[in-house]
This record gives sequence, C-alpha cells and structure tokens, in this order.
Amino acid sequence: MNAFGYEVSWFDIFFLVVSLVSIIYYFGINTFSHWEKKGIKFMKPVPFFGNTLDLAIGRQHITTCHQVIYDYFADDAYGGWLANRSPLLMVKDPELIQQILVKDFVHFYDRGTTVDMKLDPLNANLLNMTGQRWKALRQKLTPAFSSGKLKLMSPQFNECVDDLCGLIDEKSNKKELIDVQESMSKLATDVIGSCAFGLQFNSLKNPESEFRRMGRDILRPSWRFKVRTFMRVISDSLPSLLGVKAFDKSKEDFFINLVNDTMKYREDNKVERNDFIQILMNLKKIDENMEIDPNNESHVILDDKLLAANTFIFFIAGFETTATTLTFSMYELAVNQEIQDKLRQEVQTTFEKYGAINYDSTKDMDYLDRVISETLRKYPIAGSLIRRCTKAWQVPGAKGKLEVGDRVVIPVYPIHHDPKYYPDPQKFDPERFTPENKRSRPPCTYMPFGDGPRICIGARFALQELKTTLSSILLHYKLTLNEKSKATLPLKMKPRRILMQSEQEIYINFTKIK
Ligand code: HEM
Repeated sequence: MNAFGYEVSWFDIFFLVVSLVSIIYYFGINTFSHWEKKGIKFMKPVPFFGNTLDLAIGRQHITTCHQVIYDYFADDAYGGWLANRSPLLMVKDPELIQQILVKDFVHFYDRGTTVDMKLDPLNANLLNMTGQRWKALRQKLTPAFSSGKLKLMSPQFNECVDDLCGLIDEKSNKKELIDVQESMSKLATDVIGSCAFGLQFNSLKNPESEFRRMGRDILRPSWRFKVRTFMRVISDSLPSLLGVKAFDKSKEDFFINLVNDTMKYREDNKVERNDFIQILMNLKKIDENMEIDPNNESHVILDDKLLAANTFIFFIAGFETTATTLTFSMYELAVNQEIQDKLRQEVQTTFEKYGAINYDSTKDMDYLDRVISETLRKYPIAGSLIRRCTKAWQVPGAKGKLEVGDRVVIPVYPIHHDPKYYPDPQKFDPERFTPENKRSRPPCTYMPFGDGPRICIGARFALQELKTTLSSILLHYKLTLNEKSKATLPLKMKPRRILMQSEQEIYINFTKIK
C-alpha cells in the first residue's frame, strides 16, 4: 500500500492501531492510581467511566450513585472513587465533614465546578465564583437576605399564594387533576419573579407564561447538557475548550435583557421596589461612587453583567428547589393524615392569634418547622455538597495529602438516610426535629442547605416561602393523594437531573375546608 510516498505495510497499520488503542486506553485509566498513591482506600473503577457508568448512561440518579459509594465504604470515615476520570474523596464522618466545611474552610473555598465565565457570562454568579472574589461578592449580597428584608417581602409571598389558591379552586371546580410539581413550579416562578425582579410573571394565571417556559427549558436536560456531559467523560474542560456553552444564546439574552430593561425602567421612572434587583441596584450605585481597583482580587465591582448573572442564579437556584420541596412536603402530608391534622391544628390556632399568615405568625409555628425539616431530611433536593481543595490538606489517618484541585463530596442524601442518625429512615417523622432529638445527633448530619461559609444564601428566603405556602394551603384545604398517583408508588427519582425530583407526576386532591 502506498501513502504519502511511503510504502505502508500491514504491520505498520497494525502497529498504528495498537498504539492508538493503547493511548486511548491509557487515557481512560491514567487516574486509577490517584487514591492508591495517597494511601487512601478506593473503589475499583472501570476505564473512562470510573464508578459512575450507571449515572453516565442515565440508569441511576446521582443520589443512588452516592448511596452505593457510601455503602461500599461501610465503616470508613472516607473513601476514594472516580466520577468518570475525575478523582473524588467521599467524606462520611460528621466530625471530618465539619472540619472541611467549617473549621478548615480556607483549604476548601471553592465548589470546583468547571465553568467558563467568559463563555457563559450568566455563570459569573455566587454559586460558581471562587476564592477572594466569591468572598467579596458573598459579603455584598448577604444583606439582600436579611430577616428585615424578608419580613417586607411577606405581602409578595401572600399575593402569589392567593393566585395558587385561585388555580387550585379553578382546577378543582372543573374536576381537573392537580399536578403538584407543576403547580408549585408556577408558584415558585411567580415568587421569584416578584421578589427578585419586581415583576408579575403570572405563571399561575397564564398557562403560556414565558417565564415558566424559560424556567422549564433551562433546567430540562437538553442536547446541550448531554453533549457537555459526554465531553466531560473525556475532560472537564473540553466543553470550554470547544466553546460549547452551558446555556444557549437566546436564553442568555432573555435574562440579561430582562435585568437591563427592568433597571433602565426603574432609573428612568424613578421607581423603587422591595426586591433583590433594587437591593443590587443600590449596591451598584455605591460601587460606582467608590474608587475600587479592578485588579484587586478581594474587590468585586457590581456592574450590569454581574448583576444580571446573580439575579439569574437567584432565579435558577430559587425556584425549582423550593417548588420540589413543597411538592414532597404536600405528598408526605397527603399520605400521613395524622401529621396533616396536627399541623392544621397548629396553623389554625396561630392564625386565630395573629389574624394573618406572615413572617411573625409562621415563626410561631414549631410543628410546621419540624414538618419542613423532616421533608428536607428525607428529600435533600441538592443530594450532595462539593468542595475543591484550595490549599493542601492532610487527610487524617492517610499517608497522603489532598492537593490543590482535588475534590471532596459530602454525601448529604446517604447521611440523611443513615439509620445510625435517623432510625427507620424511610418513615416521615417530624418528631426527629424536636429540640432534644436535634441535640442528640452529631453536627453535620443535617445539611439540606449545606454548611459553613458557603451555606445556601437563600435558605431563609426558601424557608419563608415554604412556611407561607404550606400554612396557607392547610388553612384552606384537606390534602389527599389522588388514586392515579397511588397506583404509581413508590416514588422514584428522575435520572439525569442534578436536583432530586419525582419521576412520576404527583396528583393531589385539594378539598376545600368550609
Ligand atoms: C428549598 C430550597 C433550597 C435548597 C434545598 C437549597 C440548597 C442549597 C445548597 C445545598 C447549596 C450548596 C451549599 C453548600 O455548598 O454548602 C445552595 C447554595 C446556594 N443557593 Fe440554595 N437552596 C434553596 C433555595 C435557594 C434560594 C431560594 C436561593 C435564592 C433566592 C438560593 C440561592 C443559592 C445560592 C446563590 C447558592 C450559592 C451560595 C454560595 O456559594 O455562596 N437557594 N443551596
């Protein structure tokens, strides 16, 4: 055979193919020894997919994958494994978890998500930011979530819940099935619309709402998500190298324009409202009047792009998480009638005392707090926490250290379901959260919002939304599980989703209380 003027023999071709296959194979296994070198026990991986083959092909939800790994390291404080080719350390011991998330936080500043903020400007947000820039931004944004600001948002929450009750009544009158996840997603979209953007998104009133569609599309596993997932099997930074964006341009423009137009309208018309955009606009004004060195890492200037990216993350991080938690809590109340009756009793008594559902009255509902805590225990929407080592850290009891770039996973879901901390973990039991029972558990065994300085910034906002919605619903309706849903039990989680969500639709009957 003749190629490029050279005589190519069959041996040459054979040699080339074997070399190529060997290189590819080596690439698929070259991270296998990562944990062994550090003297850390690890789970036997398979080439390319490490310990996440079932996850990669969509046969497993990420929480199930973490449960399998958690069970494998039964009596160990930690263990090494590979997500595709990336080495990860799963830390199981609560004391060690506290050390990583809180005490030794300087060693674990970042989440280690591989995002390209230039390629995807909406990713330049608090969730993805790293190091000193994250710290400076977090300090700036924290006041937006103070209890004072939250208290002022009560009327906005109530307006949206009234619209939800309107939707429930309309569907019940027409004898239509009520898909709770979809209804709660609409509610949470409208709440974020009102509290973040100061706009009426109207998803509850208008089935064609653009915002509901946007929210649904952005979280749905698209072809883009699948391509990026596949690329990550090869290398975490491949999507960025090849310019494959996380969000398509139309969605990115939609959010950036929404924020810019809202700000312009307010500036031109001298409108001020009680919402996140206003708080961020006020912070931006302060930044504009200060002399800040743009090259100083410990300063961030809140410009239009950063403002849009962070309003965007409030939307993304804020609506699906609360909507799904509400769905699971209503499901559990519908299947546990005694708990529902007890909760309604508390809501009615407190409502009579305060004459309203608001920040103060919900603060007085202890049992409501326990029901929500138990929901977040059984269904911790985020499933796990991740940290990237930012300063070498000696792994207690091991030969080696975690080096900069090594990543740690905190398995929240398996810890929340470990009978050692929560006997009979599948049982929905709010009494696990009485003050005595809470005290009896080690720290870092309840982490639905994470822990340490990177704990969820929106936790108080989310809890207030959950409390307002659940108490208002229980005041007006009795919840029972629809026969159509009963037939599909037990609940299964949707694979290929980062957050937990039921694979089956959950239909609930809402019977009006006279
Ligand atoms: C039930 C509702 C929610 C749950 C279960 C939840 C859960 C979480 C978790 C587990 C984290 C990671 C914490 C860590 O790594 O230690 C997180 C981070 C975050 N959440 Fe939430 N979240 C909820 C609602 C919200 C809401 C309503 C907002 C905003 C309005 C929000 C905004 C954020 C942001 C910006 C971060 C990144 C914080 C940082 O890195 O500094 N979340 N959330």
